[in-house]
Amino acid sequence: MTLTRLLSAFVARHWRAYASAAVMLATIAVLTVWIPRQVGHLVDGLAQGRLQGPDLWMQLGLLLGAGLSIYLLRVGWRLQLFAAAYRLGRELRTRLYERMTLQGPAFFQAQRSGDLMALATNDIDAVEMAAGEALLAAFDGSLTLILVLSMMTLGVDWRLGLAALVPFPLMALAFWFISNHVHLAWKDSLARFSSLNQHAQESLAGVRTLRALGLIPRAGRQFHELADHAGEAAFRAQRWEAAYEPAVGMALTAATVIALGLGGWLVARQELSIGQLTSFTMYLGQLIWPMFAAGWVLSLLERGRAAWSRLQPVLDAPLSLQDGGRLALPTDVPLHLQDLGFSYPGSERAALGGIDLSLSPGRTLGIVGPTGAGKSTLIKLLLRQFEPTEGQVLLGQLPLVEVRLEALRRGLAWVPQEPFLFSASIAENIALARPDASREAIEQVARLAAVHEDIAALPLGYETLVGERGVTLSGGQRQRVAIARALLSEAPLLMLDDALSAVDTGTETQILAHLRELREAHPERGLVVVSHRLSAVMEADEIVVLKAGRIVERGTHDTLLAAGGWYAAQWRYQQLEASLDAA
Ligand SMILES: Nc1ncnc2c1ncn2[C@@H]1O[C@H](COP(=O)(O)OP(=O)(O)OP(=O)(O)O)[C@@H](O)[C@H]1O
Repeated sequence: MTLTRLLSAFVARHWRAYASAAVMLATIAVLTVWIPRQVGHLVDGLAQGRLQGPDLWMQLGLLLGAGLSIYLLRVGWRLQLFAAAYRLGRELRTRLYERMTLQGPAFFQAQRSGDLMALATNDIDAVEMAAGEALLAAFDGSLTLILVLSMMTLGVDWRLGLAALVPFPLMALAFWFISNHVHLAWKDSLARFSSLNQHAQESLAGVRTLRALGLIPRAGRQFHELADHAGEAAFRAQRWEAAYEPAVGMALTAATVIALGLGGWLVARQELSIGQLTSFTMYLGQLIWPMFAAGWVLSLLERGRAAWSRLQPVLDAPLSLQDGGRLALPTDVPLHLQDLGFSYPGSERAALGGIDLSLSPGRTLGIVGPTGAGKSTLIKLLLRQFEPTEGQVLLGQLPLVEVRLEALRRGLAWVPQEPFLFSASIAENIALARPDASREAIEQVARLAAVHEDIAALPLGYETLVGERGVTLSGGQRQRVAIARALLSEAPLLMLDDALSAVDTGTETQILAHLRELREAHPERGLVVVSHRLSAVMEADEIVVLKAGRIVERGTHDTLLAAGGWYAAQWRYQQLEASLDAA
């Protein structure tokens, strides 16, 4: 869809607002061209001594009334129009936001978040301006131009009108040339603003790392450079825009010279009155607005077009994950992974291959292995963040793709190693999936996640604000708050993706014991524990060891120890490490 089609569809949908703004503008234009004509009559009347007393006051009153009406109508059309244009901005922002929330990680891997933020702010503003000011200025400018030209040629003198228009085609040529450059300059400027945004966003998110590595001055220099480039690009666009004004000025000066020369000659030959020449020169002055409007409209449309060409591909990008599912998630069926394989988009190497696994309700599956083995990737496939490239995941007999994504996401509670806490109270963060949960329910899951005492020790307890503007919780506390959040969701399958890594072994044992009790109370629920620390999986019903994306060992803790492979060696190493720590 082009910008023209987007704007036409929008105008068609909001035609009432545009029509009433257009009526007001048309009235303004008529009043505006009526004024010079009235002034001409007034001048001739005064020069000939016909106009005196109440008549004179009446004529002056009419002029004043016209000026006042123009003022009120201008306020009216602006209010109508901007309300409509804001609606377009809101629609586009909502569409972009909704589209982004439907996209999977593959989409975000290909997009820079600074770019997406720039699209949601700067670029949508540019499209909004095109729908608002540009459209109406185009209408107003064209209408004024037609009326003024008609008054000049038909209302005053057609010879004078035609002669005064001679310089304008040259100006149109200059406009065309300038607008091409303006388009390119704005496109470049918007792209540079995106890079600047990206840099600011990354630097703020990673400010601690930059500070710790002493990289603040370097990041500052880079920011300075990007800000310079963005500023230069915007200035280049403005420089081209600035060329409109001299082009208009030159055309108008030439037209005025012609009008005064020819007009003076016609007055001398008594073919034109002084009042008519006065009206004519006032009309010439009124041509300034349509000329400027043309330059301004072109610039706004070019900017809108540049922004739309960046925005549209993101709005129309196919969803990286299609939701073809129709069914709700069953609450207690076994999970089967059949010959599952996966390669990340653009990656030659398979991250997972030949994975066969099952998890029955009420049981625990442990997944361990060296770093980069594919543990988190397996969880991402279960969450359908990515689609397997081989094999499939079955729930009972049902392929995972048959389940509605939204039902799936509610049915699987996932706690990552570094959970995200929102800028809200701890209670709100825990109750994310169930905002109506009672305080008792929230405290109960916090006790199960062994974080209740930590929360109670905070000055405002459960009402303590966390996240960017609140207190900073330790890594272990954040993980436990996230576990409490997952437990409150009461999802049939809980997946801990190294979610106990920052918790000490004593607390880990306590949490795992609580989870076991919970599963005994709810035998339909299952648990998947991914961990580097083997103590977190030692009680699992089955443990699989992944290496380079393949299952290399499987069994219970005891059988794996007896097998004497990676698991046994790693267990001995971790036991030794723990005893050294304790010593
Ligand atoms: N988004 C991604 N794009 C491309 N490759 C990826 C992506 N995420 C992970 N990989 C690669 O896939 C492989 C498996 O990674 P994964 O994160 O699943 O390992 P892991 O066992 O969870 O590691 P760790 O224990 O360090 O968390 C690694 O080789 C990794 O480099």
